Amino acid sequence: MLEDLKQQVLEANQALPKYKLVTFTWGNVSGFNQEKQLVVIKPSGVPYDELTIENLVVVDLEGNVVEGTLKPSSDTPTHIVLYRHFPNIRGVVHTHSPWATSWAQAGQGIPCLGTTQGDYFYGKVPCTRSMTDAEIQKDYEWETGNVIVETFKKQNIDPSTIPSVLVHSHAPFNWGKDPLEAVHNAVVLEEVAKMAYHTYQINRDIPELDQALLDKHYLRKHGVNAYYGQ
Ligand SMILES: O=C(CO)[C@@H](O)[C@H](O)COP(=O)(O)O
Repeated sequence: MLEDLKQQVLEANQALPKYKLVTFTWGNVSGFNQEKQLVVIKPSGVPYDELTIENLVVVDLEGNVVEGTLKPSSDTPTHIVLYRHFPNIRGVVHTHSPWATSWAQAGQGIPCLGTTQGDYFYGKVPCTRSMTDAEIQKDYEWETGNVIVETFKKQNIDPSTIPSVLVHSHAPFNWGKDPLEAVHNAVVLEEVAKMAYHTYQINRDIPELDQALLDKHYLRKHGVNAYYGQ
């Protein structure tokens, strides 16, 4: 059951150290099967080089383990909330990649200061509000997902145009049409987080990208008349 998705999730998790998005096991990738309403995710605390198809965990949208003998990632509820609320996403990745995590710890979204970010994110990557003590103490990982969804709703952001978020004081979550695209977006987020930091070091007064330039770069790749690539 779900063999293709399991293979994608395995490869996506194994890509995290390859792209230097994680230290130790500070990250996790899942994939979602819409038809079966099931999530495949890495087991909690298992090093990436010990992951196998067999030790991945399958959960339903209530978080119940339906396949696997190990405990699922500790962040599984957050992944589930995103699958429940963000339509058409089929892959979610959470890392503690250092540059994006630094912006999250500072409680600041990543401003769109250049076309590199504009090619992938249709503007600023938002940061959530900090969580309340009540949210932290009860159902923390579920509430982490809820504060992400709340952020996109309150700021009227379409999650398909900005497939990333910074969780205040914590770290980024990214998503995509499949697990590998989610990881691709996580790599780009880490790069633009580093670029934005250095841009502000050079010129703190630089405004965000001009709308016309943002439209050109984002829509030439993602718009209805996209022409980027083959
Ligand atoms: O956010 C965190 C820790 O703060 C997690 O990303 C862990 O670092 C990875 O947890 P598992 O997926 O191994 O349970």
